Amino acid sequence: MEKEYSDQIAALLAPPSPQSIQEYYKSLNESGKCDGLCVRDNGKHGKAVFAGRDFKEEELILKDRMLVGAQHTSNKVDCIVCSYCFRFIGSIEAQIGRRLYLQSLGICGDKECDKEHHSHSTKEKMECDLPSKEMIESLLNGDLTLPFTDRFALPEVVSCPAGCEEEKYCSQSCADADWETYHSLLCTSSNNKQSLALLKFIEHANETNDIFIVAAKAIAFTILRYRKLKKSQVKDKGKGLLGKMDSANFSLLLEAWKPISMGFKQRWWECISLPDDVDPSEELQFRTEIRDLASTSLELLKDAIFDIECAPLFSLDAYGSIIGMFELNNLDLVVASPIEDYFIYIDELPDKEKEEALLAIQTFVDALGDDYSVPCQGTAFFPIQSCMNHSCCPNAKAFKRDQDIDGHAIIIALRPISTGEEITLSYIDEDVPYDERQAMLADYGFTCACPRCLEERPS
Ligand SMILES: C[S@@+](CC[C@H](N)C(=O)[O-])C[C@H]1O[C@@H](n2cnc3c(N)ncnc32)[C@H](O)[C@@H]1O
Repeated sequence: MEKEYSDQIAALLAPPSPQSIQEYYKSLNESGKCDGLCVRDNGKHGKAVFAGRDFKEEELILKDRMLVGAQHTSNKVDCIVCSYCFRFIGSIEAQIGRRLYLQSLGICGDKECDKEHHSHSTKEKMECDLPSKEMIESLLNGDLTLPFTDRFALPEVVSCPAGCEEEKYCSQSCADADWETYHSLLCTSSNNKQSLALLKFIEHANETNDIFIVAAKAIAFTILRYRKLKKSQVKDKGKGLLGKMDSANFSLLLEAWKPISMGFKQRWWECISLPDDVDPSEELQFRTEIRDLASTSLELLKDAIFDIECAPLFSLDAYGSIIGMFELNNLDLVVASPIEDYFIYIDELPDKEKEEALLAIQTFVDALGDDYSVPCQGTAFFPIQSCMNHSCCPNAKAFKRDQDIDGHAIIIALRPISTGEEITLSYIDEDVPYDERQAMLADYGFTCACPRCLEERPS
């Protein structure tokens, strides 16, 4: 396939022209997605975001909706969130109940805590620390209401339109938007060949690297956009465009792919940094293994959702570039847990009320243990935030305020910013010496040349 479609694959992976970059970000600006900002080349390290107006210290600069993202598989044990906007859903009781239920099965967060593998005393402790099965069930089915949770009401759970168990939503509009944007291609609800193939793909991703699931969403996003564009063209121009990969269809595919094309630079196996436990002499072998892993994942995905009209998307180079885009852009998806707010609220109640509330919730607090309020965590690609360059003396930061309860990226001014200034973030903890900063930035594939680094660079 790589040979048959080599020209199209090369066109797909060519860096977008300055004109196409300008047009794309102008269209985002015009649709209100980045008011007061302007994306253009800064003449030093590619795209950059500039202030189109003055910002005050602490002012909100940007609320960026992700283009594609997913919760980490291991994190699904810790929190139930909307699969589209990543808000916590259900109720405080259901969030706690589900976590304890899974704990009782020996599944806890990012590790399988198989009871058989624990020492006898640990196993006994795990079991006696947990509330009874009946109590956990009544949390889950809504029979048990904990005190003051009405002040932390969460949206009711809406199911996937086709009824799969995997995805849940905070509203019908999120369920519909997810279906239209990604999920109609990735739903495993039916019992057909495609669903079984998808389940195999997901199983492989869960066992190896769940970044493949985000990459599959990027491909589904592009195919569904392509089909939508084509539907409107067929309506206008007749049926000549149906069923093949010709030049007219390919230009629609390029258009559908545009948002993703703005983000990638290198293939995953080229840009992934060498883990500490891999000897530099084994680098080539390591990179080959990573490429092979991506190839296995891609074959499984092809079995499930291959579309001949979008064939170049299923090349290993395109798949590797999409994954590389997540690798190089430090764009974590994080949403704070409302359970933390709930427990803080209880802790700050007047003594008598607190005592009464604790009588009802202490068993659960103890059973949840130290990491009682794990946030929703995942990987996402944000179209504007991903254009913000790094500085070791940044003028902005990614920061969720109390009201930011979903998966948007939030950027706040650290100091007053004037019109025309570049908006910069720190990708790392910048309060460390020069050498340490450069070592951390090596993971992002560059040596920093911000004003502070230029000043502190040893001569
Ligand atoms: C999140 S992207 C930022 C947008 C990027 N300039 C672009 O054109 O898409 C991160 C990449 O930008 C470049 N970059 C960001 N900050 C930099 C800095 N301070 N010095 C050198 N390169 C930087 C590096 O290539 C890095 O991998």
